[in-house]
Amino acid sequence: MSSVPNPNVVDADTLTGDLRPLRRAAFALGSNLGERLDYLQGAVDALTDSPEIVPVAVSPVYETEPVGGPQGQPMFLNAVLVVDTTLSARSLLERAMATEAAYGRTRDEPDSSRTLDVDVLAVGDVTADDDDLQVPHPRLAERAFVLMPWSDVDPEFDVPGLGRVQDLSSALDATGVRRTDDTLELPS
Ligand SMILES: Nc1ncnc2c1ncn2[C@@H]1O[C@H](COP(=O)(O)OP(=O)(O)OP(=O)(O)O)[C@@H](O)[C@H]1O
Ligand SMILES: Nc1nc2c(c(=O)[nH]1)N=C(CO)CN2
Repeated sequence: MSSVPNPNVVDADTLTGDLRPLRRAAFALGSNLGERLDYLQGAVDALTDSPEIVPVAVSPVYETEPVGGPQGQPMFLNAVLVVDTTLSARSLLERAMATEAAYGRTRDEPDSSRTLDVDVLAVGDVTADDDDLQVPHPRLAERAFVLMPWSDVDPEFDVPGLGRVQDLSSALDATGVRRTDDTLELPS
């Protein structure tokens, strides 16, 4: 008998009993307005409140200087949530956007302050290049505020077309990205 775990699990989204692959995925979480840590924890809770999303790890919380956007923005808190999931990249994007909406995300101009930003970083070996969905996230390789927390919890993840998270992270300048003592909890 094989000791390799079955990589397919029954999809709980439909009642067809279809088998769908279980993929490793990651979300980037960011907040620079209001109760930043509470918003990040709320995002972890909302995103993992689903039978199709199995929490694997949540990174330490980093305090980071804003990259881009208007001058004088407040500092961000950033973290990365790693999950295993049977959901498609598009379904994960829908969950990400619903989670942002639940926290009253406000945004006046591109890259300006926001209560909560949730991006889909990668979904296993899936690639997508649609107008409203690009996976892996097209700017992840230039973002230390994403790669440093991601590397803390899933350094070996192989980002399609880019390589290991740890290697991507160590190629970047870490200026303005500081690990804090704040922690986020995964559901038990
Ligand atoms: N992988 C992805 N994760 C999240 N949003 C995505 C992704 N790919 C495409 N999008 C699209 O990006 C749009 C705008 O995203 P958003 O307003 O969060 O950008 P931003 O957070 O300001 O900047 P950035 O995309 O650089 O992080 C969303 O409406 C969504 O359709
Ligand atoms: N430090 C930091 N800078 C940013 C962030 C972010 O989450 N953290 N998100 C952005 C757009 O998503 C643009 N700039």
